[in-house]
Amino acid sequence: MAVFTAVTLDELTQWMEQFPLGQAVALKGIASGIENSNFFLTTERGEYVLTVFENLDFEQLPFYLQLMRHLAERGIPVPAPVANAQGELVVPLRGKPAAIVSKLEGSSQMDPQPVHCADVGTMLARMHLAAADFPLQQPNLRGLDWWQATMPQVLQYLTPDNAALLQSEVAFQANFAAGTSYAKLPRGPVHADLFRNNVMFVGEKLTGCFDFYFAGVDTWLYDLAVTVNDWCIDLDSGVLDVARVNALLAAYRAVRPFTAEEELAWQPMLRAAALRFWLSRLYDFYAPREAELLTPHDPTHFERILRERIATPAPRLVPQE
Ligand SMILES: Nc1ncnc2c1ncn2[C@@H]1O[C@H](COP(=O)(O)OP(=O)(O)O)[C@@H](O)[C@H]1O
Ligand SMILES: N[C@@H](CCOP(=O)(O)O)C(=O)O
Repeated sequence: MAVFTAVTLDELTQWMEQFPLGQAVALKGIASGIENSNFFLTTERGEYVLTVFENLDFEQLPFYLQLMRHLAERGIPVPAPVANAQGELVVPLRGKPAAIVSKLEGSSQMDPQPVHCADVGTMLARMHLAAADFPLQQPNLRGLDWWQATMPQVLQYLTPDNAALLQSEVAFQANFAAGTSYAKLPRGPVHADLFRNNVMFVGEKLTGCFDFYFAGVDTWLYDLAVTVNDWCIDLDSGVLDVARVNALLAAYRAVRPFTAEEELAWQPMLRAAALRFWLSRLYDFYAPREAELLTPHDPTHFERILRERIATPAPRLVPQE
C-alpha cells in the first residue's frame, strides 16, 4: 500500500478550479510507489497523475518539476507538469505539496531484452544533452556526502564482512571522486534512478520515463551506471548480460560519444552506482522513516551487485577494435 495521504474526488472539486483541466471525474490510488501518494486522475481534459509528496518539501520540488518541464519542452518523453493559474507547478493539498503531471501510456518492461535496453540508452543520452542547459542547481542528494553520513548509521547492523566491504568501498569511492580524471567527467542534471519500474513501454516502443524525485546534478556516467546496473543484469546473480549492456551503451554513444576519462572511470562508476542503492536499501531496512508503510527493498541484491562489479571486469564503454 502506498497511498499515505487519502484524497477523495469530492475534495478535489474546488482544488482543481485553479488548473486548466476542467472537472475531475475519476481518481484512483496507485499502489506501487514507495515515496509519495500517487493517483490516476481523470479530468474533462484527459488522463493525469496527481502526486502528494510525503517526504519532499516546497523548497526541493521546483528542481524536479521544472526539470521535467524543461525536458518535456525539448521533446524528451517525460511527464509534463501542469501549472495552475498562477503558473505554479507545486500547490498545497491537505497541507502537503502536490503536483499534477501528464500520464504516460504503457507499462514497465520487467524482462528487458537488448531492443528495450537500446531504447533506454538512446533516451538517456538525449535526456543528458537536453538537460545540459537547465538553469536550476541541486546536487545529487544521494551522492558521496550522503554515503559518508549514512554509513555510520547502518554499520552496527552488518556482519563484520559486510561492514568491512561497506567501509572499504566508501573509502575507495571517496578516493576515486577526489581524482583529477573524475573532475573531468561531463556532468549535468541526471535522473539517478532510471530503473525498469520507472520507464514505460508499449510493446517494444519506449513511451517515457518518470519518477524524477532522486534527480540532481552529477556525472552523466553515474546515471548510466545506475541504469546499466538495473536494466542489463541477471536479477538473481547481479551478473551483467553482455548483449544488453552492449545494446544500451551502443545506443547511448550513438547520441553522445564517451570521453577518454569516462572510459577509464566506467568500472569504478558501476561500483559507485551499486554502493548507492546498497546503502539506501540498508538505511531503509534498518532505520525506516516513521511514515514508511512498505516493506523495504532487499539490500542483499545490491550487495551482490557490488561484490560482482568489484570481482569481474564489465564490458568496456567502447569496444576495442
Ligand atoms: N506520469 C505517469 N504516467 C503513468 N504512470 C505513472 C506516472 N507517474 C507514476 N505512475 C505510476 O505510479 C507508480 C508509482 O510512481 P512512482 O513515481 O514510482 O512512485 P514513488 O515515487 O512513490 O516511488 C508507477 O509505478 C507508475 O505505475
Ligand atoms: N530504485 C530504488 C528505490 C526507489 O524506488 P522508486 O519506486 O521511487 O523507483 C531501489 O530499487 O532501491
